[in-house]
Amino acid sequence: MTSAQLFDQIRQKKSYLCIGLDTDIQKLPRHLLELEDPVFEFNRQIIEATADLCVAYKPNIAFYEALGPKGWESLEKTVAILPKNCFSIADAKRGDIGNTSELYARAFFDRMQFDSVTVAPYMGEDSVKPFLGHKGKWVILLALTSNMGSRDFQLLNTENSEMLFETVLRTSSQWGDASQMMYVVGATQTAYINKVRQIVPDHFLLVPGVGAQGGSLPEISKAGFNKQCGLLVNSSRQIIYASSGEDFAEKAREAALAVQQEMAQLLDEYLPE
Ligand SMILES: O=c1ccn([C@@H]2O[C@H](COP(=O)(O)O)[C@@H](O)[C@H]2O)c(=O)[nH]1
Repeated sequence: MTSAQLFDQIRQKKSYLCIGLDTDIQKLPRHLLELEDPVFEFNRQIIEATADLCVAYKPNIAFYEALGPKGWESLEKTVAILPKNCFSIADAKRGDIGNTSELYARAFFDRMQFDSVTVAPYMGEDSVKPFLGHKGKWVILLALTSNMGSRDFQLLNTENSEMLFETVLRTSSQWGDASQMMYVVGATQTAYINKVRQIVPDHFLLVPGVGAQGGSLPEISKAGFNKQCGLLVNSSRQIIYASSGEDFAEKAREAALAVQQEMAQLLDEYLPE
């Protein structure tokens, strides 16, 4: 999916919501546990109930890896049923020496057909470039994460008189352009969003941290929007665990609808057609 196609979906659905499929077997409704593949069935029902309200889905790979081969199978089946008009993100936070990164890229792009994968920038250009060599696929580089620990390194001042996350953005934006790179910027980092936009005005940002982590959707949207919207705001637990009962999919839809309606208002206000 290109950025123009993504923006088109955002316009059509009046939504820049990404639903996080952080499907934890320990949190699944009890009635699903007797099924052959409860993780897949949970995802299937969540996707069916929410596909018209969001433009992206983001399975966090940890939740599937933790289950071994069965988890990988549930993940592959889930990716296969994601609607074609939704952008898919493997939240895997990978990156290694070049030849190893290339294998990670093949795993997520060729074997599983994800549109994008999250990548850690710490090992530098040769660890990221192999992901960028896959035509039509996207790298989503961690820039300024939503957690408290982001202060430990990402906010450190560097010898260039800027913070490390700014150097990550400035340097990595030379490795590929806004047609193949996005950045992770936490919704809890509104204090720095202007700095982010000064360096990467045109890139899409994947924004986790609203909902369960307390980030503000209006604040991050006002400061983070660009001409093509430029934001994919993720919410996982708040939506997929809206109920732990048999009505889980219905309640997930209600939770997603509330976010989508807020997004529609923000789009009308700041990006009128
Ligand atoms: O900075 C980051 C990067 C990734 N995440 C991931 O996003 C979701 C957030 O889940 P919620 O339940 O909506 O809090 C989860 O998969 C994280 O691993 C992040 O939170 N922050």
